[in-house]
Amino acid sequence: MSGEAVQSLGKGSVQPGPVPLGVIRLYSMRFCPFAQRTRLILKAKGIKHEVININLKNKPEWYFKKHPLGLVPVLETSKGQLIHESSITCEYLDEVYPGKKLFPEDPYEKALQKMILESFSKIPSLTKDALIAVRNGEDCTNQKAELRKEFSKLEEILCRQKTTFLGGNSVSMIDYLIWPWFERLESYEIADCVEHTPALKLWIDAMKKDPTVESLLTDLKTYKGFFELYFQNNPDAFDYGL
Ligand SMILES: N[C@@H](CCC(=O)N[C@@H](CSCC(=O)c1ccc([N+](=O)[O-])cc1)C(=O)NCC(=O)O)C(=O)O
Repeated sequence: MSGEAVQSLGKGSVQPGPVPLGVIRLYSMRFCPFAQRTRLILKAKGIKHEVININLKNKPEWYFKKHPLGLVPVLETSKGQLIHESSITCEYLDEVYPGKKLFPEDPYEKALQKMILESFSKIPSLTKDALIAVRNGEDCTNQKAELRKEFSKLEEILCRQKTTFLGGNSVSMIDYLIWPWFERLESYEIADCVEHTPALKLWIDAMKKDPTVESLLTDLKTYKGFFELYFQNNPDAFDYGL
């Protein structure tokens, strides 16, 4: 049991004890796209882990010992080592654990994936800005135009390579690192932004069929329920649906 559906810990909660041997711990939040990256890699590689969800609007005092700003995701090992920054947590898991390597072994191929990740870097904040504009009933034409521009970079890569996934014809690290924001397009009401990027749309369809992605999918209704509470600043948002 990886404990992904457990209630979040908030202020006043007791700090969890040391991580048992043979297990890695993830501090997460059920609806966080960055933490979803780490959850995807844990799942794809079949790593034995436990999940502790953090209430991000009512953070436990002890959590600042795990991350100086109190952000998720954070990995904690049984040696007490702490690792944060989602892409770093994913690379760490890929390097340390056996099984299928998700980053290519070839340094150039790996560099290519990291370059794609860099070119993706504006998308998380653009999607959040668009969501906020939509929710406030404001015009989001500019954010959507920016998003289309960013998506066309990914489209170009897929078309040039003639591959289903961004690292080739099977799913790899780069696909998992960017997937969480594509899973949310519909719930952010910005799915029309991929209308003019058909290869990217096919990539989305292919990703939805990946067993790891499928096992961690959150449905539209649940995302909507979360946003509703989150934007009311309601600390119950993080336990929505439990
Ligand atoms: N580079 C870091 C970024 C990590 C990060 O920012 N985490 C957020 C949680 S994820 C963002 C989040 O919580 C959120 C909530 C709602 C919506 N939405 O409704 O659209 C989108 C995202 C957080 O802990 N935040 C805690 C804090 O800021 O105190 C990495 O790669 O690890």
